[in-house]
Amino acid sequence: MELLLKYFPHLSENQLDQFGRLSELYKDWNLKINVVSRKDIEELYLRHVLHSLGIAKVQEFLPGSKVLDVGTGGGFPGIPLAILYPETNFHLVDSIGKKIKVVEEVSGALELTNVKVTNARVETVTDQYDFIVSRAVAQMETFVHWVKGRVAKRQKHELKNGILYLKGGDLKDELANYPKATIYKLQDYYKEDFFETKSVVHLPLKYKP
Ligand SMILES: C[S@@+](CC[C@H](N)C(=O)[O-])C[C@H]1O[C@@H](n2cnc3c(N)ncnc32)[C@H](O)[C@@H]1O
Repeated sequence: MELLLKYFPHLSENQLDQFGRLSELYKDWNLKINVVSRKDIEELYLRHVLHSLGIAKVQEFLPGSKVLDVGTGGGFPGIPLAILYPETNFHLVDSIGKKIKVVEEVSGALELTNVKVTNARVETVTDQYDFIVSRAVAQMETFVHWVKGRVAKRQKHELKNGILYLKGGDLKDELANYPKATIYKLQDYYKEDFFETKSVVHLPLKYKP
């Protein structure tokens, strides 16, 4: 939590309470359904919460906008982003039912009314969104194929509507076919060793009228 306050000092009482309860909730759920590795659960705020919120350092989400989290697993990056932006609508999707069960329970316990949770492969989701966020799910080519046509021009965000993907390592090869992709290095926002090799990739996608 100290780390969270260091980089997000303006959280409301309610947000502080919600972020604060994440550790206990994931510890409890992890005993029944493993969604976070043992090492990571000890460093939940660094490895999962702050990492997820790296997307917020790159793009602020406006009230009323719609965001899809593809392959959310235990709820990352969707749950931390939904706490940070209570007036933005988040749709968290994963193809594994037991992971989605944990997300549903965590979201319910925190009374996140801006979160919708679906157990499905993303290829079957037909709604449209301002942004599509994700972490550790697929190579960019596969991912773009999955979510093509899911982006609508809805609001005047700073970045063009499209994908915001948390990625690690050298992305030159993976992004070679995407000249419009921009890489935002998280070490520019977070002065913690963990973020040295981590980035948010922004890729605008064509709107569907
Ligand atoms: C490595 S986990 C990452 C989970 C989470 N995003 C995180 O960073 O902690 C990848 C997740 O993507 C989900 N997944 C893979 N392909 C998917 C698809 N086509 N549609 C929905 N979920 C998918 C898997 O079920 C798995 O939970």
